[in-house]
Order: sequence, then structure tokens, then C-alpha cells
Amino acid sequence: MTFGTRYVAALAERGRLCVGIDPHASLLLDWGLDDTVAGLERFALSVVEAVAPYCSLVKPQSAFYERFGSAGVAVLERVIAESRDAGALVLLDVKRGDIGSTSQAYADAYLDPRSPLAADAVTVSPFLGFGSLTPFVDTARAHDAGLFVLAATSNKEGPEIQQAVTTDEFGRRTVSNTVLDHLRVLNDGADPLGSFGAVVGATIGGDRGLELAFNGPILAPGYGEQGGTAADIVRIFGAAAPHVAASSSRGVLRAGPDAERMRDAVRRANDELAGLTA
Ligand SMILES: O=c1ccn([C@@H]2O[C@H](COP(=O)(O)O)[C@@H](O)[C@H]2O)c(=O)[nH]1
Repeated sequence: MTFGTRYVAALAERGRLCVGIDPHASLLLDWGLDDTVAGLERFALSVVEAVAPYCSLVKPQSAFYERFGSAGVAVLERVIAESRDAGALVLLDVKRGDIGSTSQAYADAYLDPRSPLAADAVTVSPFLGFGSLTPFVDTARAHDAGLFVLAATSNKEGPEIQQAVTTDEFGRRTVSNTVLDHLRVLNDGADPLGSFGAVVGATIGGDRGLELAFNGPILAPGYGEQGGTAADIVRIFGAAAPHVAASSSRGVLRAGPDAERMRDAVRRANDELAGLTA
């Protein structure tokens, strides 16, 4: 079954919140844990046990595991495997992108089921040119996996690059809309939804003129801690709102280490996000 089909089913069954599993050093300390591999493991696997059976997607942020070297990456492998066993889709947030031949190695690492780091989907950066992502696209297709391509990120620095105007095969477009155009082509004809998604922050302001009818999933990070709200999701995404998974990491993790409090945070967010339309 394609990633797009699994995504639609997961959101319908378990709600529209994607829980970020980001073991910040400050959160480990707040939870009474040491900033060590043992603390990382306890934190991350407690989050998986508390929320992965109840939410549609989890999004571990690779950086927080990589900072502990190979032992941290081993914890990330367990987070991926145990979250999938609990029925959540795993979106690995690594924001990779390089020349094509190196992109192939990244794609094999994160999307080929023979890899211990294989996830359902991965975040990628198109800023070496969308064509440099072709190995990710082909590998995702081969393994029914998905991609989320950075289009309009949640941070305030994004517009200087993403709102730049470029002339390409689609005409005169912002960089964000060039990315969305490529996604529309990749997702053409897919039903109920294609597997090639976009990252569009739940915090972006103003009218960016984003063309969001690209028939793919949308990840909206910035919901919660960064200030994005359900009203922002309606404002930013309009008719595309039903395809949005809003992502929150610290907003859920601060409710820990109590498992029931974390699950409550997930329930409340899912209730708030249910049925959002323009
Ligand atoms: O545009 C983007 C893309 C990715 N992120 C990532 O999402 C989480 C946000 O964490 P919060 O604690 O909910 O703020 C983090 O892993 C970022 O790297 C993003 O924020 N914006």
C-alpha cells in the first residue's frame, strides 16, 4: 500500500497530530533524567510507549539522537521499530539533500526496508535543485515510502530563500511554488493522495501565494510551542487543510514524563484539529 494511502487512513483513524520525539537536553533534565545515552533511551522509549499506539504519525528528529554518536543512532533505530510496531507511521526528520549520487545513499539509509533506519517517510531539502531528489523519489516509489519536501518552513529566516522569485519550466514562480509544482507532477493521478508531501509551517504569516492543490500530504510543524494554532491551519491551508498533519514536539513532550498527561495532550490536539476545513 502506498505511503499516501497509509497516511490518509492513519489520519482518519488516529487523528491529525504528528508527535515529534525530540529529546532536547533541557527536556531530559526537566524529566529528571541525565543528558546521557541512558537518559535519551529512557526518554525516547517512554514517549513511544505513551503515544505511538494512539497517534497517526511520530516524527523523531534525528539531530537529537546523532549528538550521542552511534549509541544515540541505535536508540533512534529502536524508536523507529517500536513506533511502527505500535501502529504509528514514522516520519524521520533528517532534512537530507545532496548531489544525486549521495542522495541515493541517503535514500537507501532511510527508505529501504533492509536498513535499520528505514522509516515510512523522510524529510528532504530541495535546495540543491528538485532534480537532485530523484534518487529519493525513485527509492520511495520502489518501497511504498513517502517524502516531505521543505517548501515553506516554520522559521522566520525561511522567506529570504523560499520567497525568492525564479524562472523555471513552470514560469515565473517563488521557490516555494516551484517545489509545490514538482510535487503536483509527482502526485498526479494518485488516489486518495500521492506519497510526495510538503513541509509548510503552521507559523507562516502574510499571503505567500502558496499553490497547495498538489494532491499530497502536508506536514505543518510549528503547531504548539512555536505559536501555530488550529486557526492558523485554516488560514494558511484553506481547502488543503484536510491533508495537513500538524506537528508538535515540545508541546506534547513537556507534559511528560507522566504517560497519561502526554496522551491527554495528544487527545486534546487531535480534538482541536479534527474536521478543520476552510
Ligand atoms: O519548517 C520546519 C521543519 C521542521 N521543523 C522541526 O519540527 C520540530 C518542531 O519542534 P517543536 O518543539 O514543536 O517546535 C523540530 O524537530 C524541528 O526541527 C520545524 O520546526 N520547522
